[in-house]
Amino acid sequence: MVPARRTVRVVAALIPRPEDGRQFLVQQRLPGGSRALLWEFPGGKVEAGETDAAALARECREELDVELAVGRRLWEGQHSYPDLTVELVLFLARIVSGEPRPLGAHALAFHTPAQMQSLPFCEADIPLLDDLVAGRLGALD
Ligand SMILES: Nc1nc2c([nH]c(=O)n2[C@H]2C[C@H](O)[C@@H](COP(=O)(O)OP(=O)(O)OP(=O)(O)O)O2)c(=O)[nH]1
Repeated sequence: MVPARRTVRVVAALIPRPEDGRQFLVQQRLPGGSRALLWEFPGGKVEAGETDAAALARECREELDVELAVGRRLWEGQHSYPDLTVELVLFLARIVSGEPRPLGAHALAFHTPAQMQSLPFCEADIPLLDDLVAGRLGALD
């Protein structure tokens, strides 16, 4: 029998660069693990009993060493990888304290949505990037 694929809810943050709101923070995944070296938005899996906002704040504290203010939900979609089905939810967020450090990532960078489209990004994010580039996510400040 083929084992059932696990489904996880993943929250991610769209964090505008304070001095240039056309750029947003993205991170490159570590080598060796799942989706190695692909780019993604900061965030991670929601744990049992946790709200989306609490999970996103926790992940960014652990992975970036920053405190976040989580804003409105911008986008939601589902994607099945061979090992995992991801329900991806993107929130607008801003950093209220700290400077982002790549504690859980290979690299961090600020990019415009168009620049992101030329990076090797996680597949679940491809329709999200299309909507972001096309301005379909509304006001982002
Ligand atoms: N944080 C984040 N994760 C994403 C995005 N797009 C996307 O497909 N993912 C995937 C990558 C991971 O498989 C999962 C997030 O889980 P995680 O951040 O806890 O990473 P992990 O390496 O511990 O997870 P795993 O896949 O090895 O189980 O969602 C995104 O934009 N941001």
